[in-house]
Amino acid sequence: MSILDTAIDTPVGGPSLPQERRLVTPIPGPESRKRAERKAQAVAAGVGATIPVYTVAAGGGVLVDVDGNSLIDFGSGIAVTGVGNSAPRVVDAVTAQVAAFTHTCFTVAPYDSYVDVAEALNRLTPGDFAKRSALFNSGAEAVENAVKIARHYTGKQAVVAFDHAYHGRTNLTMGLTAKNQPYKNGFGPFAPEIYRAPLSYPLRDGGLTGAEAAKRAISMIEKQIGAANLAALIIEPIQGEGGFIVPADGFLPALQAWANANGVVFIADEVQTGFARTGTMFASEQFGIVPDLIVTAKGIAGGLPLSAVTGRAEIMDAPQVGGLGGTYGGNPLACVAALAAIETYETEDLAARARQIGDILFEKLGALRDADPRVAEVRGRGAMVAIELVDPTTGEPDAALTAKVASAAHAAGVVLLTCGTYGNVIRFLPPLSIPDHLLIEGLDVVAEAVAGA
Ligand SMILES: Cc1ncc(COP(=O)(O)O)c(CNCCCC(=O)O)c1O
Repeated sequence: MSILDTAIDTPVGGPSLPQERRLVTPIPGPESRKRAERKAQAVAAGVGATIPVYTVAAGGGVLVDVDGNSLIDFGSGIAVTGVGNSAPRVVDAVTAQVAAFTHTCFTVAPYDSYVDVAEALNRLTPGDFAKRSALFNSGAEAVENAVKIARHYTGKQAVVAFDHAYHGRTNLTMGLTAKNQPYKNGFGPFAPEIYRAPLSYPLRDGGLTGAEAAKRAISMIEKQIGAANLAALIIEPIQGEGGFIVPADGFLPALQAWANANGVVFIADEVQTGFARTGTMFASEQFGIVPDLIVTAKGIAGGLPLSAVTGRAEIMDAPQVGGLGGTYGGNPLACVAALAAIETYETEDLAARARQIGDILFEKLGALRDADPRVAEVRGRGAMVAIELVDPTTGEPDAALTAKVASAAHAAGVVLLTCGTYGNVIRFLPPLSIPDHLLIEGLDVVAEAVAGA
């Protein structure tokens, strides 16, 4: 069976879907289980599935599966569908574009929408200096290119990433990523000239101030690498896969100041934090940093694959003509989707909505923390919030508890994601289109799952 066989009776996605949690079968249901059997015979085993329900429609704050279940979405496809699944402006823009032309390769025959997206990124990203952008497909591809550009501009090779970092699954970005399982194990050797510095992790670094943590990182960099050899420093303002780690105040500005003073390109990886997710268009704005280069993806195009490097014109223009590109980078469907998504973020002030969602997340999860010592911390910004689960007697990470809670939430019809180097962080990434009643209902489900675990 293919999707075309079900297209006739497939519900229409978008915000018009009934905004309810509705379970008509166990999760996953029988139709999803059939598809999981087909998947096992057709798809490489390394391609996993957090919650193996097969989606037929999505919108607002729900996913609808092939069995007719409606699940509350706390994942947004890993922080992608900020504007909502099948957001109306995105659907209209892509529908029109797909009928006009689907692909020319921008570096063969260009088109307006790529330039329109670059102009929007240059306007929206932090920094009141001349900027340029280059568009790609995935976050990892954009990170790769940010490093390429920084190396070309500085003529230096070393790159520093941080403990608990995640930057992608390509060879270079695996080298920048910290966690071995499942991202790196067995896939080496990794690219040379990548170094790892200690992060500000307030819950686990003994309460260092931002300045103290930055001094520790800079000392390591200067002693083990040397600024004269260092092309770039790359960091997520709030670490995503590493556990939604919010650095202590002052950490990021101190790192940027050192980088700026030492001819090191400061790269902010905002693939997961970008596009209103944290309550401002970019998280950098909240931490007092203005990156030389900023990497964006995920929330940029409402679910279409698009990523970008945006930054200081003198840096971005350093590579030779033809040095940046790729077949699909900034393809027309993704570009018009991005323009529609950006219009939606701005017109509907979704950054403000993310802050409202954050208020509810912190209120409900804070009550959970106050009631249960296994919840060590509630942290994050806006609609990017997480709880870290520990053994209350030792403070050690409790990955088993985390897995139990997530599994119970899935069975109760809530799509919930975990993360963290130690596998002990539950993250909340609802679409910014989720209505309050569903957000609250989903949080109540999670609270029950924690209580019952
Ligand atoms: C900060 C940050 N930089 C880069 C990336 C990589 O973006 P791609 O679009 O997945 O390549 C991410 C992607 N994070 C989710 C990946 C999940 C998975 O692969 O199982 C990120 O969060």
